[in-house]
Amino acid sequence: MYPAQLRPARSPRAARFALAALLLGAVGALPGAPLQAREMPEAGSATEARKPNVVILATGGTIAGAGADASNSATYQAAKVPVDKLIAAVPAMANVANVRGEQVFQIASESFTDAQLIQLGKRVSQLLKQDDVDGVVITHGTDTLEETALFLNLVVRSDKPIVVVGSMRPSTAISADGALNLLDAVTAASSKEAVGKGVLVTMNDYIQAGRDVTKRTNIVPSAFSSQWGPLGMVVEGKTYFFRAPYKRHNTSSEFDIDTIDSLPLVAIVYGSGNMFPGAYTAAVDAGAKAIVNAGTGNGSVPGYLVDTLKDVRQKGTLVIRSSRVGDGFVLRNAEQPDDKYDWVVAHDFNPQKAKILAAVALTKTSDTKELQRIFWEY
Ligand SMILES: NC(=O)CC[C@H](N)C(=O)O
Repeated sequence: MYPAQLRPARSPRAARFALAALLLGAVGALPGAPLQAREMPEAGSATEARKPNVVILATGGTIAGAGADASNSATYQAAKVPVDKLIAAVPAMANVANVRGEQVFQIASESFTDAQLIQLGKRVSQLLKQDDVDGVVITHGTDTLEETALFLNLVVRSDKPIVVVGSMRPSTAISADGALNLLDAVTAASSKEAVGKGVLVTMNDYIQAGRDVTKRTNIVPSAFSSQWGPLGMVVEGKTYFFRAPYKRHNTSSEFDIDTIDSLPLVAIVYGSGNMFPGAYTAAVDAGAKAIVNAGTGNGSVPGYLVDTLKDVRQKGTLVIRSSRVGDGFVLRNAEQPDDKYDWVVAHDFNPQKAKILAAVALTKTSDTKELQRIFWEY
């Protein structure tokens, strides 16, 4: 996509390659020097614009789904089409990158467990350490795509592009969205503007921040959005960025997938009217190290359950106040005295994202001050 001399040097080998390209360019500019090195690069010469190498890690979902009929946009089987067929179906990807695929698993994303998250994270990290990999695309079911995107944003220590992508319609449906979403993902993963921008999600022409994006409707191609807005768009094989993420991620993260082999259990309890204590105590009995309270409004807790949650915390399980509302953010000591009860608030993370951040953070600390700092900073 971009000439070697414009690419950021990422490794000693890449640096030597870039230096050689610069020197060749300089020699070519000298009077009397052969023009060929500058103006007519031969195949394989150092001055030839090199297409980035992008690896597609396929995990399943609707983007790999197949239905019986073109009218089946909602009734179909997810996780059916293998990665080689996904790649073969979008030949335009070859114009932007050298693409190869790996089938990591073939499942619907609601069936992801921590085991899949960790396996995927380790593979992404391993690939991005290679000099011959410039970016990674992960094809994924959309149900828990936002959890995986945040997880990778927190734990993969690389500034190379990582793009998570899915589709809302199976490949067999009229107006299927998977092919364009995948082309956009490979385009973003090939783009030097995407370097250092954290994990990205390309759905419905937009480039979203993996930290922020969430599935907001369950049936249309415009399912993914974020209260803080998209970072940009992909149009006709080019990325257009308008903003960059502010929060800590990837190379500025204190977490590292290479040292994470398991995650503690974190439960979510959904807030509503007429609740019962057992929803919380069952999570503790199951071994949950933290409970994310997907509370009503500002993450509120019913008066008749405050003692239950105080007790949960006193016995050692963390209480993290989040909100079922989705947008906005939860403030400390608003609605409930978090300082007094030693509870944590989830800031702007929705409950499912708070669950991921809590699990990752708990691999390092169970100190509530530290956990609160982590919720502010990431
Ligand atoms: N649109 C989708 O990808 C949903 C399919 C399935 N439930 C999954 O998340 O994998």
